[in-house]
This record gives sequence, C-alpha cells and structure tokens, in this order.
Amino acid sequence: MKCVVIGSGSWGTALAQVLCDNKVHVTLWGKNKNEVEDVELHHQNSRFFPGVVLHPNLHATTDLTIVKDADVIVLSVPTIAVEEMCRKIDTLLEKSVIIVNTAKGFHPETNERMSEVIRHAMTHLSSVVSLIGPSHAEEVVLRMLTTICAVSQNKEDAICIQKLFSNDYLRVYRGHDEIGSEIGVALKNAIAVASGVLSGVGYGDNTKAALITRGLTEMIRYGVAMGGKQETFMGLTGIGDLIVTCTSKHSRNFQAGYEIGIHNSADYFWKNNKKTVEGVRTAKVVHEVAQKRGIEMPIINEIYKVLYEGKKPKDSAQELMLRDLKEEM
Ligand SMILES: NC(=O)c1ccc[n+]([C@@H]2O[C@H](COP(=O)([O-])OP(=O)(O)OC[C@H]3O[C@@H](n4cnc5c(N)ncnc54)[C@H](O)[C@@H]3O)[C@@H](O)[C@H]2O)c1
Ligand SMILES: O=P(O)(O)OC[C@H](O)CO
Repeated sequence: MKCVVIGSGSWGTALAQVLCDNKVHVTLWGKNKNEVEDVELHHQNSRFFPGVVLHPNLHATTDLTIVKDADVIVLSVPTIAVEEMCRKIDTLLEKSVIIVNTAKGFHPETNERMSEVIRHAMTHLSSVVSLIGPSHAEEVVLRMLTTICAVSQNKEDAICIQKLFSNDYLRVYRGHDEIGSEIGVALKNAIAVASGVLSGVGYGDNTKAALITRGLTEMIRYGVAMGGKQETFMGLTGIGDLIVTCTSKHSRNFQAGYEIGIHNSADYFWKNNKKTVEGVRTAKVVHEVAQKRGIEMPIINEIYKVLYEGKKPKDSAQELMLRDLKEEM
C-alpha cells in the first residue's frame, strides 16, 4: 500500500513518521520548500520540532504528482486549505483513493464538515476516513503513547486505516458517527481558546474544570442538534480531545487564548498570530449557526464576542457567571 501525506507541518510530519515506523511506503508532500528540504536533507522539521531527529526513511517532496501512485492520501493541512488541495489532487488522480482527513474544523464559506468538503471536491474517491482524537504532534513525534479514532461511513476502509496507523505507541480505535466526531474535534478547539483566555486572565483549576464540563455540554447540545450521537462526545473525539486541548501547553488554541487573556483583549492576537489556530474560525461558524437555529451556546457566544466584537475577556467571564441560574443538565 502506498501513502502520501499532504502537509509538511507539525501533524503531517508526525503522521508520516508513524507510517515510516510501521514500514508503510510513505512520502510527505509540502508546499513549503524550507520544511520539505529540512525533512529530506536533514531528517528534521526544525520549525515545528526543534532538536528532534526524524525517521531516516522519511522522504519529502514539493512535487504533487506523487499522488498518482497513492492508494491512501492523508490530508494534514489547515481546514482553510482542504478544498483547494482536494481539487488539485483530484485533477492528478487516475484511480480512486482513500482520503484520510486530519483537519479539525469547518469550511470557511459553506460551514461544511471536512468529510463533506472532501466528498464535494473529489471524484476519484473510494471513501473518507477521519483520523482524529487527542493527539499533539509534539508528543506523537516523540512516540509518546497516544490514542485516536478512525471514523468513517465505510467500515472496511476504517479498519484498513486503523491497521495502517496502529502500533505500540499509537492505538487507533474505530468510529462511525462521522457527524458527532467531526463536530466534537472542531468545537473543542473553540472551547480550548476560552480555556486559554481564562488561564491568561489568572483564573485557576476550578475555572478550568467548569469550562471543560460546561464546554462539553455545549458540544453535545450543538452536535446532537446537527445529527450527531450524544455518546460520541464521551469518547476520544469528544471529551478526550477537549481535555488535551484545554489543558496542554502544546495546544495552539490554548496558547492563543492565553495571550488574549493576558492582554485582556484579542487585538494582540489578531496583529501577531502566525500559527494554525482553528478554534478562532470555528467559534465564528458555530456562533452564527447556533444563533440561526436557536441552540444555546453561552461559552461559544462569549468567546465569539471576545474575538470579533472587542469584548474584554474579564467582562465575558463575569457575564457567564451571572447568567440566569439554571439546573445543571
Ligand atoms: N498539530 C497537531 O498536533 C494536530 C493534531 C491533530 C490534528 N491537527 C489538525 O491538523 C490540521 C493541520 O494542522 P497542523 O498542526 O499540521 O498545522 P501546521 O501549522 O503545523 O502546518 C500546516 C501545514 O500546512 C501547510 N499549508 C498551509 N496552507 C496551505 C495551503 N493552502 N496549501 C497547502 N499547504 C498549506 C503549511 O505550509 C504547513 O506545512 C489542522 O486542522 C489541525 O487542527 C493538528
Ligand atoms: O494545537 P492545537 O490546539 O491545534 O491542538 C492539536 C490537536 O488538535 C490536539 O488533539
């Protein structure tokens, strides 16, 4: 089986190394010449993993025509680039492939989930499998024990991807609730921005526990309204990914929120951010959809106001605390 991983950023590099460890034929494709040369010539990706030596058999290229030979194509680019990449790849393909999506979020204009975007953009497609869950690339590249989920409508292809990626440090489960899983991993990023904001403001562990618990309630409320299954949110693509992103120093969503909290304003973030922070756009999409459909999302609404309406984080936190008193569920 031949694999190509699209995206020589942190997650693409870490996943390509997993496949090398599993002795799978894999090539990493990147548009960024510096990242590609770093991997190909020096066995490192120093922009994302300073000091880490990558698997010696990991090869990288900027030539997209390598997808022609692939059976499995793993997409590890930000959500904003997924449709464009799919269209480019599709024009090069002569046979159908399994697309493994790893991006977490929604289409920038249509608000579609990633598997929907891929199905609409590609004709040479046997199925889409989302490989998602609590997994910071910085730890996977160091082979730290991690669990994720291969979620697909196609059980056979989910099993294929599960076997391809599983090894002694990466355990891959299977799932079939595409809606619930994709919504879970997208929304957790926006909640993680809020978690960072609250830490940056100076609140402690009680606040974080409250945010994670009430954030999960919002994820379930939204996910179920969109057709997902409630129990999915108790798994790796729900609470699992929410915990790791709301609490880890590696999370770019948490880090972005932390900066906003420290400055008690989103201005600094908007002027200076160069990282992939998916939760920022997800907060906008979810806020808009929830408003239209009448889904109660108080945390998402406040993080939206902080990000897009200049509301002060401390005022947002107070707003959440002083809302009408309610039953817990
Ligand atoms: N980093 C992680 O730990 C991790 C884990 C799980 C899932 N993800 C998800 O994976 C996706 C990719 O994130 P990442 O962390 O690898 O980001 P990253 O910022 O580390 O790397 C992004 C890569 O995509 C490339 N890229 C950006 N725009 C592009 C375009 N228009 N066309 C082609 N390539 C483009 C960049 O050059 C870079 O190589 C995100 O949706 C993220 O949520 C990341
Ligand atoms: O660095 P983040 O915040 O994009 O999180 C990375 C992964 O999604 C964690 O599972």
